[in-house]
Amino acid sequence: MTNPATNPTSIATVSLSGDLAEKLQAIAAAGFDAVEVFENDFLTFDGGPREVGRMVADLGMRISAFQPFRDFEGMPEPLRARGFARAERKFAIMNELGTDLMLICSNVSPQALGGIDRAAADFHELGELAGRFGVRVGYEALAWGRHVNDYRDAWEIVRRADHERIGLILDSFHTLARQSPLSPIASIPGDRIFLVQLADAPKLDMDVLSWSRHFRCFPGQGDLAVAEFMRAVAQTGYAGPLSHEIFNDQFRAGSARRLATDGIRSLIALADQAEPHLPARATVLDVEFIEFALDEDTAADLARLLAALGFRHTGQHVSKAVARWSQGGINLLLNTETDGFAQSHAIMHGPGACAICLRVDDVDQAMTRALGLKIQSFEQAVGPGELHIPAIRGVGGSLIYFTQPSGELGQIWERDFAAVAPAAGAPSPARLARVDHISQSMDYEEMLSWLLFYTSLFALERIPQLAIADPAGLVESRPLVSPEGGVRFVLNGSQATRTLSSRFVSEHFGSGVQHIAFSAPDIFAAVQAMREAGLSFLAIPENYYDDLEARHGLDPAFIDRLRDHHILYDRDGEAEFLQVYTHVFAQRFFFEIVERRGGYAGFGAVNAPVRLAAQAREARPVTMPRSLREL
Ligand SMILES: O=C(O)c1ccc(O)c(O)c1
Ligand SMILES: [Mg+2]
Repeated sequence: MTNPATNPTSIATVSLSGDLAEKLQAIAAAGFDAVEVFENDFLTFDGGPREVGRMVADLGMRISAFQPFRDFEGMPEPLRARGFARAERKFAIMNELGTDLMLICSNVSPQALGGIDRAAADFHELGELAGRFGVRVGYEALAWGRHVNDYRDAWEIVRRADHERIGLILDSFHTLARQSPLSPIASIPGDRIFLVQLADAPKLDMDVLSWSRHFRCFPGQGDLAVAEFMRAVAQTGYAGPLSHEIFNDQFRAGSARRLATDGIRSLIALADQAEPHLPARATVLDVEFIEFALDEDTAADLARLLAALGFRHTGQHVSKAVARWSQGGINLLLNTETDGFAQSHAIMHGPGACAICLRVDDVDQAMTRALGLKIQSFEQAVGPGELHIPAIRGVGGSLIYFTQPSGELGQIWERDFAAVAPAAGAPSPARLARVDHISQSMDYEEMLSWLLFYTSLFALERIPQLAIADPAGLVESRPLVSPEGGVRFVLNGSQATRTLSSRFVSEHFGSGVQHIAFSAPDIFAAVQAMREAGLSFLAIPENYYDDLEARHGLDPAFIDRLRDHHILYDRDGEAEFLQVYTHVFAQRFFFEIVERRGGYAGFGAVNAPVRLAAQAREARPVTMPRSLREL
C-alpha cells in the first residue's frame, strides 16, 4: 500500500529559484530525500555530471529523475533515429549523474505520428537501449501532448511496450487539469509506475500549457483535487518518490529555502489528508489577545486611542511591563518591556502587533500538528508561577500563542495578570464585542507560503482571492475564515511597490498585522460614543454616498446616517455589512469597526478601493530611500 507518509520525498529543481547549488542546498536543508534534476539546471551548471551527482550525494540525497526528454515517440525517420541517438547521449550522462530514471514527456511535435502501437514499439526498442546503460524510462502524458494527452493512453503505450525498463509517470497536474477520471489509476500495478509528480494550481480559465508553466503551486495552495489523486495512487501500492514539480513565476522569484520548506509542509499535509497521521487541524474558537510591542511614548498614545475606542485598562502583568486593555471579549496587550521578544520586534519593525494568541480546542494537539508540519516553535523564559504559553512563529517573525478553554491554559488572565480597579463613575457599556478579523500585509511572493501555513495548521477555509485597486496598484487579498467564525485572517500582498500594502512591508522591515477589525453590535452607537470621546474616523468622499444611494436604493435618511458617521456599506442578498476606519496609528496600523447583519460573510471588498484612496490621501508622501537621496 502506498503510504504518502513513508514514500521518499522529492522535488524538481525547476521548482525553486537560484543556481543549481543553491537549489540543492535548500532542498536538502528542508529534508527532501531526492531531487529531479531538470536538464536546464544541469546545462547551465559550470561543472560535469559527476560533480552534480557528488553534490547531491554529499547532501545526503539521490536523484529521482533526469528530465525532460521531449518529442521522442512516434517520429518518422530520420527524426526517429535522431531521437534514439539523443537518448543514448542522455543515458550516458545519467550514468555519470548517478540516476537511473529518465522522464520522457509525450510528443508535442507537429511531425509526430499517432498510433499506440507505433509509440509502444519505439518504447520497447528504447527499453533495450536503456538496459545497456542500466537505466529506466518513465513516460508522462503532457496535457497538451499532440497524440497522447491522457495518462490512460500513456499507460496503454507502456503496457504494450511490455518492457521492464519502461514505466509510467503520473503527474497530478496533467491528470487533474484535463479532468481525467481518477479511478482507473487504482488498477495500474504500483511497480509499473516509475514516478509520481505532484502539483496543484488555482482554478483559472486559460490554455492549459500557460496554466501549467506559470501557475502551478504546491498541493494545498491551489484548487485541484490532489488529495483525491493521491488516494487513487495509494491504491496501486506505488512505493516510489512523491515529487513536487512546480512551474511558477512567484516561486522562481522567491526564497529557495522558504519554498523548499513549504514543499515539505505540503507533502506532510497532503499525506495527512490522504491518510491522517497527525492531530486534526486545530479549531480556533476565538482570539484570546493581540499583543503590541511599543516604546513608552507610543504605548501612551495607543492607550489614549484605545480609551477613546471604549477599551479599559483592566489588568497588569504580574512581572512584566505589559498592560491589558479590554472591552467585550477583546483583549489587547501593550508590551513596553525593554528586553525579550517584544522589544526586539519593536526595534526591528517599529510599533506594532508582535503576537496573536488564539484560543483553540486543544493546545497540545495544535502544537503537535504544528511541529509535525515543521512549523517553528518559540520559547521564552517565564517568571515563577507564570503560565508557559506554547507559541509558534507566524507571519513576519511574529508569534502565535495558544490557549484553550480548559486546564491551566484557560487561566491566563487569573494567573499572569493582576486586575486593575475600574475608574470611578458608571461603567460605560461595551461598544465592541470581538475581534472580527486580522489583516496581515506581506510580500506578494510570500502569500502562498502563509496560505499553506494557516490552512494546513488550522481548520480555516479559503474564500476566493480578490484583486483590490489601491491608487498605486493592485493588492491581492486572500481571506481565510473558520467556518464557526472563531477567527478570520486576511492576507494582503501586492506586486506594485507603492501600494499601502507594499509600503507597509518595505517601510517596516517585513510582513505583519496591518489592521484589526472589531465587531460592534451597533456600529452607529459605537461611532457616536467614540466621537464623544474625541475620536475621528477616516473621511469618506461624498461621491461614495451618492453612488450607494443609486446602487442599493437605500433610504436617504439611512444614507445620511452612514455619511454622518463615515460608515461604508455593502449588501449581499439580505445580508448587510457596515464598516468604519480609524486613522492610521503611528504610520503603521489602523483599526476597523464592523457590524455584520444577517450573516454577511465577506469583508466589504467593493469598499476597499474607497478606503485605500482615502488612506493614500492621508498617508505621508513616499520618501526616497536614503541611499538614493544620498547620491
Ligand atoms: O511543461 C513542460 O514541458 C513539462 C515538462 C516536464 C514535465 O514533467 C511536465 O509536467 C511538464
Ligand atoms: Mg510532470
